[in-house]
Amino acid sequence: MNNIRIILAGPRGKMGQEALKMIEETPHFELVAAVDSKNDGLQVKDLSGAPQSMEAPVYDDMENCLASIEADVVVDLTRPDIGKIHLELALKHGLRTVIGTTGFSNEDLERLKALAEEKQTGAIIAPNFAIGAILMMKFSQMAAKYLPDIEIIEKHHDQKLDAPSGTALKTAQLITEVREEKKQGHPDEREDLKGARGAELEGIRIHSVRLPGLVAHQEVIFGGEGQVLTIRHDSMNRTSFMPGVRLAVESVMNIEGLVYGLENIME
Ligand SMILES: NC(=O)c1ccc[n+]([C@@H]2O[C@H](COP(=O)([O-])OP(=O)(O)OC[C@H]3O[C@@H](n4cnc5c(N)ncnc54)[C@H](O)[C@@H]3O)[C@@H](O)[C@H]2O)c1
Ligand SMILES: O=C(O)C1=N[C@H](C(=O)O)CCC1
Repeated sequence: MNNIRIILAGPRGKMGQEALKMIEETPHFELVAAVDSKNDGLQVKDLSGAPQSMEAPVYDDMENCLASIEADVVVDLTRPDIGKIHLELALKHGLRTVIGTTGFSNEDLERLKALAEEKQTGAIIAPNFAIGAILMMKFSQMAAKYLPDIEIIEKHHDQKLDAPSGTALKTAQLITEVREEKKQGHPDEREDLKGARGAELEGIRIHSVRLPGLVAHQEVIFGGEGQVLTIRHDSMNRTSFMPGVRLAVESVMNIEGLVYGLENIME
């Protein structure tokens, strides 16, 4: 198998640092450049937390990087506003792309899907790379057919920019594929304090907790007559996401169009 040549955006971030280690440990992956918000002209090994063996150049601008470097896949682990721009630039250059950055709206997804098709290239947007989280979402979709009264509680570290989490939105979307829109709770219920009942997506309530000490956690709670089912997933650290990032990079080499969610590429 030929090496897969990777450009990584966000190499100094919490996810980016883990991704550098994962790339270094994967024999058929090769880091050919990184895109950072600063440090243009340095080598990746000069960045704090980076493996000392990484001799790839750092760019502070994705467009310059794409114009200068031959690569197969762009991996973006930056922030919601930047991830969108990077994905669009990579697709316009015909590069395959793996996006872990969350915060994409339905309109963004539609626009980027059309662009991937037009450019006849592949892209994967994965709101959660943890295999256990994908299973939590699939099990929740199965359970929703039988227990349609559902609330989601997602809990993340307090540096997270977007709410609700991409995982909570994806879970709710998977549930709406098998469940009719439904008004939950008492027909006359009211919020005496605004926000007390959380956000709402087609009748599903979503509650977002942000606290130091947390990484990424979600409970999907199903209520039925005399019973409650809770499906829960916890990421205790960011290495939990790396097998999913590796799978996405390998898979994106063989797909055309935009895939939203790792469940679509898991066997
Ligand atoms: N899909 C998943 O499984 C998953 C898991 C964890 C985090 N995330 C998402 O991944 C993203 C990164 O998370 P994190 O915890 O590593 O965040 P972080 O804040 O630790 O890192 C983000 C990095 O992006 C860099 N950055 C900002 N603007 C940039 C630009 N213009 N060009 C290049 N780099 C830029 C920052 O300097 C920072 O180093 C977030 O959107 C988060 O929601 C997704
Ligand atoms: O740390 C984050 O930010 C995470 N975001 C994802 C989300 O929004 O669902 C999940 C993994 C961690």
